[in-house]
Order: sequence, then C-alpha cells, then structure tokens
Amino acid sequence: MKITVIGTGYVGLVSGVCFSELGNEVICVDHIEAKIEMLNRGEVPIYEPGLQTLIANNRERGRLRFSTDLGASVKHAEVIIIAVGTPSLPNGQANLSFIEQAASEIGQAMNGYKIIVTKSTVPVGTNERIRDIIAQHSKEPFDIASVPEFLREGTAVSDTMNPDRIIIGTDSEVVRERLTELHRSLTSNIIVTDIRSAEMIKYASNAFLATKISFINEIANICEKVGADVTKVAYGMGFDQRIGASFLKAGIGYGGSCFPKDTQALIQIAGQMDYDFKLLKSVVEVNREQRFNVIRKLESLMGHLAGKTIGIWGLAFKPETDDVRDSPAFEIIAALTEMGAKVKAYDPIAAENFRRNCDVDSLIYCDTAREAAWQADALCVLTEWKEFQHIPLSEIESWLKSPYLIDGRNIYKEEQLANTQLVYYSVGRPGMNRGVKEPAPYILL
Ligand SMILES: NC(=O)c1ccc[n+]([C@@H]2O[C@H](COP(=O)([O-])OP(=O)(O)OC[C@H]3O[C@@H](n4cnc5c(N)ncnc54)[C@H](O)[C@@H]3O)[C@@H](O)[C@H]2O)c1
Ligand SMILES: O=c1ccn([C@@H]2O[C@H](COP(=O)(O)OP(=O)(O)O[C@H]3O[C@H](CO)[C@@H](O)[C@H](O)[C@H]3O)[C@@H](O)[C@H]2O)c(=O)[nH]1
Repeated sequence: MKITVIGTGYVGLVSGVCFSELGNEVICVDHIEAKIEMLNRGEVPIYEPGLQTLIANNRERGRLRFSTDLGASVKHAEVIIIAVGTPSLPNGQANLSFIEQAASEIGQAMNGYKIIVTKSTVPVGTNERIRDIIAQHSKEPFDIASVPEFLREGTAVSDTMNPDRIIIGTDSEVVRERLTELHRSLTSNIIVTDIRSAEMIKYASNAFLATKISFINEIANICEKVGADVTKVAYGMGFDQRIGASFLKAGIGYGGSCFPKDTQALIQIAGQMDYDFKLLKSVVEVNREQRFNVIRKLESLMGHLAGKTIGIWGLAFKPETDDVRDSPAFEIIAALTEMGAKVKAYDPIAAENFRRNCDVDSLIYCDTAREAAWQADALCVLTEWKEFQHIPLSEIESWLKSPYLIDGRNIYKEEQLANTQLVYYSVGRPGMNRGVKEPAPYILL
C-alpha cells in the first residue's frame, strides 16, 4: 500500500517506519525542514530504542522516504495518516490548529480517492471536522477513519509491531476492508467501530491509566501512614485479572506528552457538555500533589532547604526516552530553587531537551550521576533509569555530603540498603525507610 504520514513526532515517525517494515511504501512528511534533513542524513530526531536501525533498513530497501512536500506526498498515496500534535491550550482544551492546517493542505492536494486516517488524539467530532475541511477544498472522493495510537515512548517500536489492539473508527465498508488488511499482520484484535467511539476510546484509555496511577499513589500515601508496603499491595492486587498488574507503580506521579494533556482535554470535553468529570479532576489533582512529596520529605528530614545542595537523578518523565514534556522534574526543581536550594541534575539522555525547556537558570547540569550526587546534602531519584539501579548504594553514600536519599521511583531493594548508613525514603514503603523519624505506629482502635 502507498502511505503518507503527516508529522514526524513519535507517532508519525514510528508508525510510518513500522508500516514500511511491513512492506508498504511510506513517505513521512514534516513541515520542519531541519527534521527532514536530519532524517535524510540517517539521523533520528528522537531517542527511541530500535528506531534508527529500522529507519536505515527500510530506507535501504527504498520503502521509506522523508519529505517536506506535503502536496506531492499526498498525491502519491492511497492512505494519508495524520499524526500531528494536539497540544493543550491554556484552558486544557486540545489545540486543533495543526490538525485543521493538515486537513486543509490535504484537501488542496487531493487527486483521486484516498483514505484519511487520524492517529492524533483528538476530541470527539474532530474527524467529522476533518472531513468537512477536506470537502471544502476538494471534490475528489475520500473516506475518513479514526485509528487512535496507543504506543508508549521508550517501547514505541515494539508497541507498534505488537499492539494489544487496533481500533478502527469508520462508517465506510471500503475503509474497514483496506485498514483491516493493513493491520492484519500486527494483531487479531482489530476492533471496527464508529468514528466517535474510536475517538473516545483513546481518551478513556489514557484517563483510566492515569486513574490507576493516582489511585496507587494515594494507596502508597496511606501505606506510609499505616505501615503497609505499596509494592506488596500492588503485587497482591495485580493477580486479580479484573484489576491487572500493570500501571500500579507508585512514585512521583505521571508526566509525559499524553496523560497530563489528555486528562485535561477529557475534563474539558465533558465540561463543554455540562458534565462535571469529578473523578478525573481528582486524578489530576492527586497527580500534581504527589510530586511535592519529594520536597515534603526532604524538609521533614533536613529542615529548611535554603543553602542546601540537592542532587537530582533523572529529568525525563520516564526512562528510555529523551522526552521531557510535562516531566514532574520541572516543578520539583523549580520549587527547590525557589526555596533557596542549589540544584545539580543528571539524566543519561534527556538533559539537553530539559535545558531547552527549563527556565531555572541556576540549575547545574552534570555529565555523570556521580557529579550530581557529589557532596550533595541529599539526592533525589526522579526517573527510574537502569543506570541508577546498578550503582551500589555504598558508593552513592560515599559521594554524598549528608546521607539523604529520596527514591521517588522505588528503584532500590531492601538488601541493597544493608551495610549503608543512608537515610533512605521511598514511596509507600515505610518498612524500608532508614533513619526516617517514623510516625507513631498505627493501632487499630
Ligand atoms: N507521543 C506519544 O507517545 C503519543 C502516543 C499516542 C498518541 N499520541 C498523539 O499523537 C499525536 C502526535 O503526537 P507526537 O508526540 O508524535 O507529536 P509531536 O508534537 O512530537 O510531533 C508532531 C509533528 O507534526 C509536525 N506537523 C505539525 N503540523 C504539520 C503539518 N501541517 N504538516 C507537516 N507536519 C506537521 C510537527 O512539525 C511535528 O514534528 C498527538 O495527538 C498525541 O496526543 C502521542
Ligand atoms: O505504574 C505506573 C506507570 C506509569 N507511570 C508514569 O506514567 C507516565 C506515563 O507512562 P507511560 O504510559 O509508560 O508512557 P507514555 O509514553 O506517556 O504512554 C502513555 O501515553 C501514550 C500517549 O497517548 C499512550 O499511547 C500510551 O498508551 C500511554 O501508556 C510516566 O511518567 C510514568 O512514570 C507511573 O507513575 N506508574
């Protein structure tokens, strides 16, 4: 099949590359020339494991091309995939200007029957708006489809090649057949539904996953008070197939380019229909609060933070990505700096992106984990990079000026703490706290 993908962010690039890997002829288009030049030089603008090799292989086979020429690329293809960004507006609503722009450019380039697939996450009704915009510019026949994307950053290639399900929202029999054929080799879980339901499935899925995270974070907070261990609680809960084991890792809350914006967008979508989505509003509030537990704990251990040096390990919102969009590290670092602390940070991959987006000028960027921890009054782990998990705690202890370690992602195990004098605090695991002044034991009255 001849496919053109518009947008070379995570979704556009990864899905375009994977469709070419499946034997299709793919052109990935972006209006940012620098991105296309990079891709044409064989460089990849994002850090995503496995992607560079796939791009190289498929370019070599002549199945994958990159272009800034949207018009010519649309003319060339039968299936056009829209994968442009839908960032938040200041009020939380999805900004659809990139979508509208792409639809109008597609409309102007139409030269025969095409299937216009939207993979971007868009509010209910947007695909119909796309249909209207294209029809305003062209009399050529076309169909639309909502095929939301569920890949995760860091595992985007394997998620795309082995998806849990493919959702195809369409009102056309031709689209059902063609898109089922396109995705058939990926999974047998191909669900064909109406367009509005497909759009809603994406928001509902992200909102539900965000809800799981805020739920387990609140359980963790209660575990700290009653002397239970949230990792054991999550493990025990996860065996219930109705609950499932995933997305029950307590920590400093979710960040990233999707959960924060999509939960806000769904609250707005509901609000526009006069529905107050109370549960999701709480999920967002709990998530925002959770990151500040790191600071509350530092203060309870060390008193005032003014003049103290705090080391930060991890700036990305999760490991295996250089994406820092909505990373909890921004607010934690800003708050520490406002309190008068000196902050030194290290991330194996995401530091450059963080620097470009962070307005804390005094933040010191370090080249190694050791440098960020060196002579610090406390060290906080904000991203669970494997590199951090493998550093012996005795070594960390020897680097620090004061032995305070706040593990915001529960990456260390009890046995690793043995033989250290570290004052250790993690999330919802009070039994592992070392040197922390414990609240009075919980007694059932
Ligand atoms: N990032 C993820 O992990 C992920 C996963 C699932 C779904 N989504 C959704 O997919 C969409 C894209 O996300 P992303 O993170 O890949 O976006 P992104 O913002 O990283 O990339 C979008 C790209 O589209 C390009 N673009 C915008 N308008 C264009 C136009 N008219 N012509 C050509 N190129 C244009 C931009 O230059 C940019 O490179 C969003 O709606 C997002 O919510 C993202
Ligand atoms: O048990 C967990 C799982 C995740 N997180 C955090 O949640 C955030 C998001 O993680 P993850 O979902 O792995 O990454 P994303 O790449 O943002 O992927 C989400 O957002 C994408 C964009 O919509 C969807 O396509 C994916 O299905 C959805 O998982 C990160 O900050 C994680 O640290 C937790 O705190 N605890």
